[in-house]
Amino acid sequence: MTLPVATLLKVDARRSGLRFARRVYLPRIVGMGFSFIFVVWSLADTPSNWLIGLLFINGFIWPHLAYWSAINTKDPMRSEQRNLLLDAVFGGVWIALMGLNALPSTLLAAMMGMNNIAANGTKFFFRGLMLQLAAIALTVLLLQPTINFATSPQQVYFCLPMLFFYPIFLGQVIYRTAIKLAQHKHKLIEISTHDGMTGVYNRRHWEHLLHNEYDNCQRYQHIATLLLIDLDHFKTINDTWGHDLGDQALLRVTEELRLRLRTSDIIGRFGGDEFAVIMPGTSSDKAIQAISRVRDNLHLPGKGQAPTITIHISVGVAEFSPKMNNYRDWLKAADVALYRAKNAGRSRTEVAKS
Ligand SMILES: Nc1nc2c(ncn2[C@@H]2O[C@H](COP(=O)(O)OP(=O)(O)OP(=O)(O)O)[C@@H](O)[C@H]2O)c(=O)[nH]1
Repeated sequence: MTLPVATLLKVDARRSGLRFARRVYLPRIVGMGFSFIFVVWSLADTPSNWLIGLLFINGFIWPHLAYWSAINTKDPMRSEQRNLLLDAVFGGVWIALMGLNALPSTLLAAMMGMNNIAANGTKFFFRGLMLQLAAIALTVLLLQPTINFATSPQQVYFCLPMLFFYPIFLGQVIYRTAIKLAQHKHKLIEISTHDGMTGVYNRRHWEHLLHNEYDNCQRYQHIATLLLIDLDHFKTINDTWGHDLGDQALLRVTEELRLRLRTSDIIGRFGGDEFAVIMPGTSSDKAIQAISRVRDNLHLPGKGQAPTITIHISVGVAEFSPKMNNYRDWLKAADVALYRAKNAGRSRTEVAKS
């Protein structure tokens, strides 16, 4: 069953939201845990037991609660963004209750700012900052903690674990994300330049490589030969033995091309049952010899009811000529030669007339 595009997009949005929640989870556990240590020692007034309890909940239980609530909603991304803004509000309350103590307050605001900017960019960072400032102002107004900017040496020591470990930890998270992004980029390049089924270059990228080869040949007077290869009566293979066997035949041709040609030869799938090869530094005579080696080995072993099948191919060959105006002329020459091979009875190689 194929899902409608809208449903697929929703599934995908939820997945990326879940990934986001997972990415934020560990930094929150680490950040909140370290924050507990220095906030508890920096509170401006002697804290009551319930205040310590609240700090404990914020430090050690809230990260799990936030994650759990995010992954159990329809839109984890939005839910996690809400949680990050709540972090900023909680941070504002603790900053006020520390009497705006310079070092721990800056440290707490920096940690939350770092998380917000890393997760959602500058605009989100400012939203968090505004909420944090509002929470500070409201707490100062309502609870009137003793304001004391000075940080004692003891409070400095309790800030040190956070100061040292948190940036290193966050650096590692960012490094891992960068590696993942690089892997995704590599995958995307692979997908956009290769044919999904056979793994050889797709037409668009192959033509781009042909263009490069044409320029090289023109500039440096190199020789190169272009081959267009088309399977004969491929429709009959599909119609008689099914598409699966047709696919096997295409894979077999790819395998032979890879096995018998040089690694410097550039193989592409041009369309359904048509392949193309650029052979740099190769004359048309040598190219014909190479393709006849491929032709001699194009057998598809029998499977189930299907007997061993010999795959026949028609080939158009065109050697580069400086008279060609652009790479399309080169392609056209090979295409005309292929057309002649088909018309002359198939299973043969024709060379473009120069
Ligand atoms: N199994 C399979 N078949 C494909 C694929 N792509 C295209 N085809 C089929 O390839 C066949 C190509 O048919 P035609 O262009 O008529 O070529 P042909 O039957 O080889 O005939 P000639 O080239 O004239 O010898 C069509 O039946 C397409 O459906 C594919 O990826 N897998």
